[in-house]
Amino acid sequence: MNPLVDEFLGGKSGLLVAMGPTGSGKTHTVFGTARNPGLVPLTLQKIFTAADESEGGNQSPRSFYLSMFEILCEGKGERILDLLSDAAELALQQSATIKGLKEVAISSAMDAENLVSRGMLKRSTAATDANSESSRSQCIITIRAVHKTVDQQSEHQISGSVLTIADLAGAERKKNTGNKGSRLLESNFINNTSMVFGLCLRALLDHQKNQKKTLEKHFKNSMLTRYLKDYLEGRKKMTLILNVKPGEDDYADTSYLLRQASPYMKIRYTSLDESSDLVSQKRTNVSLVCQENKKKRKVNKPEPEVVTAEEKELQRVSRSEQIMKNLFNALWTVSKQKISESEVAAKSMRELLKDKDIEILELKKELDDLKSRWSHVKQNDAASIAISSVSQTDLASDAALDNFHLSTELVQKISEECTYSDPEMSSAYCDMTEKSVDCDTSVANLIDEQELSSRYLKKEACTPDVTEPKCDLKKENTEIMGQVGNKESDGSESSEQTSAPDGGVTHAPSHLDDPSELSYTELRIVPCNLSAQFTDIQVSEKAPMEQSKEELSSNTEVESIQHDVDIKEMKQHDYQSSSQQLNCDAGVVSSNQPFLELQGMGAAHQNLDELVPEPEICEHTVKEAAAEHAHGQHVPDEGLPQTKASIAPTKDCQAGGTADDQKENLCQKEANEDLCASKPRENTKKTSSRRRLLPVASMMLKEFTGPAIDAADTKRATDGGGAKTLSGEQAAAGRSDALIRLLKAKSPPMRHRRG
Ligand SMILES: Nc1ncnc2c1ncn2[C@@H]1O[C@H](COP(=O)(O)OP(=O)(O)OP(=O)(O)O)[C@@H](O)[C@H]1O
Repeated sequence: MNPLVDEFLGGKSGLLVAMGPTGSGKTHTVFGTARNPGLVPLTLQKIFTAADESEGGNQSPRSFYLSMFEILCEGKGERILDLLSDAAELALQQSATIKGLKEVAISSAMDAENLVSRGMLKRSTAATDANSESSRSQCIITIRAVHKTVDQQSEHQISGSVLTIADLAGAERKKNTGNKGSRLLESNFINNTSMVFGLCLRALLDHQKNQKKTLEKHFKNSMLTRYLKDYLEGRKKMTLILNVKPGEDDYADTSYLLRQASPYMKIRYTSLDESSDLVSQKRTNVSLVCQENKKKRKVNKPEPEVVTAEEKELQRVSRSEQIMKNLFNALWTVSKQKISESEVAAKSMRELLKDKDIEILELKKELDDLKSRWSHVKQNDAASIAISSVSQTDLASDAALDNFHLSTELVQKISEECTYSDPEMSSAYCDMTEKSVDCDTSVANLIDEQELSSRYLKKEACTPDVTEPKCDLKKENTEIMGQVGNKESDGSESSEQTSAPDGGVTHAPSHLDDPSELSYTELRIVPCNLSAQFTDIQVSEKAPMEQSKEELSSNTEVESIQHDVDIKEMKQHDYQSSSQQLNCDAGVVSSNQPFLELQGMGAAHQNLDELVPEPEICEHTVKEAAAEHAHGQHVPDEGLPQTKASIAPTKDCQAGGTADDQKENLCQKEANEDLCASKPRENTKKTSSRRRLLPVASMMLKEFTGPAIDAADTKRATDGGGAKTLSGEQAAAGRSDALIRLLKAKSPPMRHRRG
């Protein structure tokens, strides 16, 4: 009991409970006797002894209040009885306070003991078989200490501790007590209260062992446990005193109590509810005040409950406010982040829009520049087309000059060849006038030009001309046709001259004699070369960057050239109609080869095999004509149709021919062999170009030594004075005169050509 008294004096509440079976000395232990005082008188003495010591030590004065009541059985229920007052009705409130309980202030231990003694007189006891003065109720004595430091009149300023001492009625066995009737009911009540009290302690112990296990509220089952609720829930310190009987018969009860109560020793009071202490102190103070001032017997309502509700409400409100505040803060932070992100996105979008606007402006500027450039390019293209046409004209003039130089060189070569082929005639031929030389050179020039054109065609066949191959072929074809016709006209002209009926050198009527025609033939060579040059220029000088302009200019040029060619073709149409006849009839086979080559270039190759005659056969055909002149065969002067007839067997010879034709061919071969006998064998093995030139030279020589000249000489001799025979010098002089006449007859076109 000393620890509890010390804590009580220190301001902490405590409970002392004596428990045990009936007759075990609980009442004797708590109250004792005058000789052997029990715990209560000893506590009172200690308290007041300590109080006296505290007052002497300049500590704050304290007052003590004593209350004593009992809980007894009333019928099937319980009731509280104030042992210090005559109050009829006391009620246990929910706050573990007893309404109407009297608290008596004690100033000394003696006064307090007197009060307790008087209260013991009122306690209900009864004699049973086990105890003559067996307690039939639960007796509770409370001592409340009150500090008087602030204001003694103020009830709310009272504070202190409560020391509670409870003497429980011991469990009774029916066989031991022999109670019957009401006593048996009291025994049941006593046993039930002891059992509930034990259950509350067991539940508290289990709860302290396992915090997850809820604390069972067994205290509701009895008024005593309800009143001692704070202690049974572990908020205040409690001390148990176990009273047992030392008798042999009490072994079972003693054993049961010790087994039951021994685990309670593990119960620990971790927290003490000071508020409950305050309430208890307040209640005690109120009771004391009521005792002192009988006029103010008011039982104050338990304020702690109201405060607790308000606090709960405040806590609930504060908790909801806190929740709402936290939610608001979270929403605010999220919205802030969203707003900042949207602002950043808006800034980036504005920058992008600015950049796009700048790009659009730059693109517009570039588009305007391109439009202006395009307009300039269109104007420049028109100007470049005009300039290219002018440059093409310059190129044509340059090509004409080159062609003229080539022609001059070729004429010189032909003259040398003729000199080499016929040394006898070379001296006379070299003595000829310039005009007579022009005649030969013109013919040779045409032939060589023809060869050049064929070379160009071969080059073009090897050099791919993407732009206008057909145009060039047409031009070449047209040109060579004209050349052939021109050359054939020369041949036919010679044949016609030899077949003059008057025996003199006559010029057959032919459109080739027209200077304009000759010039036309020569001029047509220029575009041929130009086309080749132009093709080379296009292939070599074409650049990727200027391709569009060049295409425009080249197309324009090609169109212009094509237009010229068409015009020329139209102009030449009549000429070709006749020249083609001459081409076949005149027997100038040397011109057929390039022509057939052209056909082979433009047409299918199988036609080339059929159309191209063997060079020897063509050569024989030419030699045949020369042999006829050489042997003085009479060629009827029937014009071009007769010439056709003379060539017809040649065609038949190519195809096989009849027996008569074969005989004629044999004769022609013999004549050609005679003609070629004077030539060195090496010349026959020369290139085809030299072979083609031989018949022309032979034809010219034949003209000079032909029967027409002889006839003219004979006629002149006859007319001269009866000289039957002429000397060799005279014959040669006559031939020279005839030759001069022949050349004079041919001279005008040549002069015109050179001019
Ligand atoms: N220590 C003791 N010395 C002398 N006598 C004692 C002692 N303890 C108990 N007694 C006597 O035993 C008797 C019974 O004691 P007490 O009344 O105290 O029992 P109890 O436990 O209170 O019983 P109940 O529960 O029935 O009230 C009394 O007459 C008492 O005088």
